[in-house]
Amino acid sequence: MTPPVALTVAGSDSGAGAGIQADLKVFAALRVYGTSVLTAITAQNTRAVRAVSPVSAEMVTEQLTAVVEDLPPLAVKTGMLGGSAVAEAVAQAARDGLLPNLVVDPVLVSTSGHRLGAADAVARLLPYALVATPNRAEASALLGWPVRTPDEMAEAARQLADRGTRYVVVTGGDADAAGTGSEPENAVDALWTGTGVRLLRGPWVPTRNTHGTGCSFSAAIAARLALGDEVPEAVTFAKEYVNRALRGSRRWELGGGHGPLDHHGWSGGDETVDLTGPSGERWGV
Ligand SMILES: Nc1ncnc2c1ncn2[C@@H]1O[C@H](COP(=O)(O)OP(=O)(O)OP(=O)(O)O)[C@@H](O)[C@H]1O
Ligand SMILES: Cc1ncc(CO)c(N)n1
Repeated sequence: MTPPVALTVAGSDSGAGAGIQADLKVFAALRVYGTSVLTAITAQNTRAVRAVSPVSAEMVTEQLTAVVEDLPPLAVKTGMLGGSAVAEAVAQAARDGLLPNLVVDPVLVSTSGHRLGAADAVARLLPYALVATPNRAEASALLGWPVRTPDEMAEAARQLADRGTRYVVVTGGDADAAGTGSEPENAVDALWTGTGVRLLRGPWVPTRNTHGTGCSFSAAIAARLALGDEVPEAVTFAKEYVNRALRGSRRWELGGGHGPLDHHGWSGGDETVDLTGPSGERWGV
């Protein structure tokens, strides 16, 4: 059967744990044909982002039109956009109706702490997003107040939806944001569904290998939307997928910093990776 197409508009991570490379791995793992528009090249590994070379807004538009004319996507995600000119080029494509089922991951800072985007640039895309997936730090930067507790995450999700995004998931992978100094029992995300907030809980995975969790989460949401899931199902699936990928690479020793995830379920042991359609089995989180 011909696979559905998904598109990622994001930056390249030479270490391949995040960015375009992570997104394409997630798409492949979830049996979606992945296409890609590069917004920037980063010289990056598990330890740090060493250099960033932006792609021009014109070249982003060229890539976008080349892809959508020939391989129209059923869902699209955006990651690192860099500056406002690229964000505006992507917003224009959204206004032109070229970016269906748009998932916006407002990438502002890498796991290693490097600045990759600006809140005002990302904010331009929010009115066109079906789903936005800020972490607590990104939600705080977009809203201008500190988002820490689950109650604050729920309120932040609701307030961000006022910017025009239908569904907002504020993710809680940045454990220290709550300032407790200890790792939580659960990784809690807050999903605004349009009518209320659902708190999504998954077991906290104690690991240093968290490079690209946010990219992988938003890519998995886009993949499941391309496969026909409704948003709440796609988000739940993505949370389970990332949780399993984190568990899989928990003890991997790749690089000296924050290592990548087990996108393909290689370390799944005897837990069979089930990647069938929307009605298929779910991984128990
Ligand atoms: N250690 C962990 N254990 C369990 N779940 C986690 C862990 N870290 C992140 N997650 C989950 O991963 C998903 C992505 O959220 P996260 O907050 O990590 O994104 P992010 O901070 O944008 O990632 P990135 O650092 O790549 O930008 C969420 O569902 C979150 O709950
Ligand atoms: C290119 C790129 N996009 C996103 C992230 C977020 O982790 C990263 N580290 N690098």
